[in-house]
Amino acid sequence: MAYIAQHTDMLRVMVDHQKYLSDQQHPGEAIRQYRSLAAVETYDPHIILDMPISKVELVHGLFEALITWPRVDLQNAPFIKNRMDAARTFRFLLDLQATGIVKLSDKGRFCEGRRGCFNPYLGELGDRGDRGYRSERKERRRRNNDDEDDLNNNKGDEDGEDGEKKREFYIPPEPSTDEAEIFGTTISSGINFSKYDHIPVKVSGIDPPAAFQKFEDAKLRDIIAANVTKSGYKLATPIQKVAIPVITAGRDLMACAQTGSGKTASFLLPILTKLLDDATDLEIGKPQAVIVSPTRELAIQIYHEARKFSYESYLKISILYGGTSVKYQNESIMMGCHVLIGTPGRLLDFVERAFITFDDTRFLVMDEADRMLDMGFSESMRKIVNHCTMRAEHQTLMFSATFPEEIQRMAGEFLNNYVFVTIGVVGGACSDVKQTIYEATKFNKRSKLMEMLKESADGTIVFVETKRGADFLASYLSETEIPTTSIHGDRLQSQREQALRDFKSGRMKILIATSVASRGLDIKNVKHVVNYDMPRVIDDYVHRIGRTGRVGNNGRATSFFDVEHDSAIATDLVKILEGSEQQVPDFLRALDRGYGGGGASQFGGYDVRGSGNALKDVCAVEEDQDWA
Ligand SMILES: Nc1ncnc2c1ncn2[C@@H]1O[C@H](COP(=O)(O)OP(=O)(O)OP(=O)(O)O)[C@@H](O)[C@H]1O
Repeated sequence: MAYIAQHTDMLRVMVDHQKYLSDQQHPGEAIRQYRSLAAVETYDPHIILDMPISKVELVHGLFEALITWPRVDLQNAPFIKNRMDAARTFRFLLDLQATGIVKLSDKGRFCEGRRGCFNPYLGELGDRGDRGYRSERKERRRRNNDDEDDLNNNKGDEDGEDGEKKREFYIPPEPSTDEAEIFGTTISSGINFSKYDHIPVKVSGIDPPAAFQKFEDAKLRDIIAANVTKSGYKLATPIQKVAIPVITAGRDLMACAQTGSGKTASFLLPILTKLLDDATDLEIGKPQAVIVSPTRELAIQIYHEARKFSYESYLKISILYGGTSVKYQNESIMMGCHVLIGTPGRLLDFVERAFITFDDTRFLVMDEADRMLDMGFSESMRKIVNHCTMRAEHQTLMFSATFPEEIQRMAGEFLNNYVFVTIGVVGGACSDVKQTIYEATKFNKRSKLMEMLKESADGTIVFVETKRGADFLASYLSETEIPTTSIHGDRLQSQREQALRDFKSGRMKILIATSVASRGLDIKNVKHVVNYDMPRVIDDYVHRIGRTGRVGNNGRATSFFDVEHDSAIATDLVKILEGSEQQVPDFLRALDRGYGGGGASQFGGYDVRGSGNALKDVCAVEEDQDWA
């Protein structure tokens, strides 16, 4: 890779300006200041000696190189010792390029190898100038507000154009190394587990690999299989039976299965097995599997699951998510990781800082894939999937309980000759959850909620629409002496994690939550989900009520339906209730316009690739189930 240095005088002038890399001042400003000081000619490296030694060496080496040689190959430059140096150097060169001092060669993409990580992606920002620099920082700040609550329609709650929030330098607690704790998170399967055998399973795509029936036939690595046993899994769930062989065979996958049916293990078990079976050298900053999730708490949960299933193997698992100290997370990334789990904002931030590249990424997983490809996240996902460092041969795996058809079509762009798997009705609610819908208004909701909580409050999640609403209801309930906590996007990350810990441990009986807690969270003993405010889209309803009634256990969900506000989802809700064998109240039936708004077709109940990809039963019991 060649970088062409010009105007060496200017470089000489800049070298003695220690502010250059002080992070306080943008290089463009430094350069502009020094343009007016044309008289300065002497290059004195000692002036920068009060900088940290690594920066001194870096700056020194870089300037020596640029001044001494007109064309510089930085790939093997001795002064670039690590990834951080390389990132700084590249950024520095881009800034110099923006001011016309150096020109980066067209071939100057990025270096392979231990030290190389010049991020070509940043190249697009080459001529951004100061304003660009500031807006990039803004963008980075925005990304740190990285998850569901920051992207959904909580607009009424946002403060400031940046969505600027209270900040903290949060260092999350170290994960437990105690075996009992590591394996203690699993929800024990419930009395309805055997009903899974009766759920129709359909698979489409060219030559889909055959499903297995017992974990012993899943070809899992011994150490992984031992961890499955320690987790208390005796029988595989339908999605596990079908998805594990697909992933093991090296195929891309789009999989849709109901909430709480074991999708996480469906992708973790084969990935971990393959990373052990076809082991390749681990390189710092080059994860071999990348798993993205829409919320920080879900990322944390997947991280713990991955640690559990890889327990006692040499595989390293790491996590990146917003609201935490970048320095801390970078230090843990610097130890290397086979599997990296993250929220897209923080992950992209690390990619753009060149701390992470996808050169070695063999698996890219999108959990809650329909959300990841929906508005708000889709742009980030495109950047990740199409990133210039992305390894050409990688498998893309998508999982969710809901998959609207238009998202399914978009998802197809990211997949290659994929297998499409559906378990049960795509987008359907889990029938183990008893759903009750009450007609309510904003004036009587609170008293109805209080009545219910007086009967039983233990293990209740109450979903509300806005962050402010969550704060308000949590304070109100706390005054009534029912131990209540809350989770939403305006709380500090430390508070969010504490809230979940308190709720999980039972110290707090009630969790008031916005949609940040609606997807994926797997919490033992959630007995009751209350939709204090109905969600605006039916998929959110399906995910919210899926926080209970998991893995064959019974659950209960109560929703307050305000005819004035919630009528738009009435038709979809009726479909969901009917599809999961629940009673439809008369007032709701009267609102149902019956045009099939939420039928299987909207929820992607067939393979959008059309002919040649018809869904085939693989182990269906009820063969005549209506799929159209
Ligand atoms: N084969 C199994 N046997 C017993 N328990 C299982 C099995 N597979 C998964 N589980 C447990 O079931 C619970 C739900 O699993 P998981 O969180 O993966 O569901 P999910 O399908 O991803 O749900 P969601 O759609 O809500 O994200 C977890 O506690 C998990 O440990």
